[in-house]
Amino acid sequence: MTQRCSDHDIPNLHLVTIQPLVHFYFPEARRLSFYQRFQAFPPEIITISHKNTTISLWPNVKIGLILADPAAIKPLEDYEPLKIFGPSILTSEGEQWKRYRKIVAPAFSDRNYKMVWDETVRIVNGCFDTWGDRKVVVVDHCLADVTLPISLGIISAAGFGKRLEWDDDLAPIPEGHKISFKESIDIVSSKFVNRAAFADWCLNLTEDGRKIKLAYDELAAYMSEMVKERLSMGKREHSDLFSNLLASSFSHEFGATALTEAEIIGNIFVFLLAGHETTAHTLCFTFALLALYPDEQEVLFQHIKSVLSDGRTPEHKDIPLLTQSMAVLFETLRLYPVATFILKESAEDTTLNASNIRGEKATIHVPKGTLLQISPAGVHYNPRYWEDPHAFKPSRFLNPDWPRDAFIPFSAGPRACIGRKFFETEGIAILTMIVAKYKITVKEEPQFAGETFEQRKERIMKAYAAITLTPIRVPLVFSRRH
Ligand code: HEM
Repeated sequence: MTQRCSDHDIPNLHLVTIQPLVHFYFPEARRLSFYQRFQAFPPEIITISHKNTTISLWPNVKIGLILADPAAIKPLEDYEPLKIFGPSILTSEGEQWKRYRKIVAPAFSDRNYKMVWDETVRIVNGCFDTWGDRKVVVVDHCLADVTLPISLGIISAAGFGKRLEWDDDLAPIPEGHKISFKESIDIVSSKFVNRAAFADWCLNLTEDGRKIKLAYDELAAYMSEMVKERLSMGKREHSDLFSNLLASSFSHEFGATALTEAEIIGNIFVFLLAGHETTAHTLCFTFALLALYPDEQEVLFQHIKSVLSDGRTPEHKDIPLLTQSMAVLFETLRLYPVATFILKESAEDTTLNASNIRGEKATIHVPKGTLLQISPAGVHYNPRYWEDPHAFKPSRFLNPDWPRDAFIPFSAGPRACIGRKFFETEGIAILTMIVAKYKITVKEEPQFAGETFEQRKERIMKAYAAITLTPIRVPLVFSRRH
């Protein structure tokens, strides 16, 4: 499969931005929030360079064309760090990608989404159980304390049949391991950049580095055990993602195309990572926005109440009715698309016709091999498509004519996110259950007394770009509604 960049108009090219590179080279930009960086550094087309001739201050960082159209192939060498456990659907192209996609696709079926929903309800109820009868639950960081444990629990159970308990951290560490599965995956996802940037000998120099290396080794061991355990059970009628990956190594149907152990582990890793981090970060931004905008939270609560009029737990079949929950999630993803950049590479010499912010037409020659970075935020903040683009207005997604082509948090085209519906299913269940039961506010802290709304928003929504856009500290209060 090759997606091509051909001669065509890219109407939203004028809102592309140099944000991540600015972030990288100028540390002061880190103090600005994600959306502020868009305002502080005027969007423009910056550099177009053939990747073989680019001179960069930092190895492996190539300055290329940043644009807002997902039509191109992937620059595979830029995905190399994600191959640390083996090749996968995310890091491949062409026939290899088709093979992986065919093997995992059946796991993304309606039958499994019902299972995702049921596991989500079970895990959120587990969270409520630990909160117990407390009228008020205060968390120092919604990501670490609420949304990460929930989303990791869901991908482990629904994706891999491995049930984690809410207080898994407290359980004894399994024999032969030094840290828990949960801790290993937490470190692997948060320290991914450090692992990719430094060689083993370098990591071994510091305690932090050794911990990172240990987490990678431990995760590899856990994944290998998961595979061996399942293989020893023989072929069973499981329908989770994991079973689909493993079935390929049992089945004659796959023959020479069966996955090797490295491919199975590589794919498990990508699904574990892609399947929980994006969800956790997005939900953390969602709760933060609802705390900052109580009127929008009230609209959502009243809507949930109207759908679940008898106060019952939402069910999978309620999804089409929970339109306001979906609108809140989409509006969060529009403002805070966690995949900050989607990397592509031009498949051939081509020309793009675009206009800059002043509306001036420009013709850009794009040589084959040019690195292209698609900026979802570049499209999502474009006033040409979104009225009042910086405002948090979930209701815009209730308009049946909302501009679907200008909403690309999941990328677009054949390489779009395969887990989108998985996320929508778990996201709606988590959001609906929590808002139905708890009112969410920002934790009041004396050191921030007297801050303006804008300062508070800036503080709460502050994020940095790691594998995905990561909220830094979101201190919230969950107060029981009744
Ligand atoms: C808020 C939630 C999510 C967002 C914003 C998101 C976003 C994305 C984006 C932008 C891509 C394209 C990446 C690229 O081209 O480099 C992608 C691919 C992918 N996502 Fe997601 N994702 C989400 C949730 C999930 C979940 C829950 C899963 C798994 C259960 C998942 C699994 C994948 C996989 C396997 C790919 C690679 C697909 C392929 O190349 O064919 N994602 N996602």
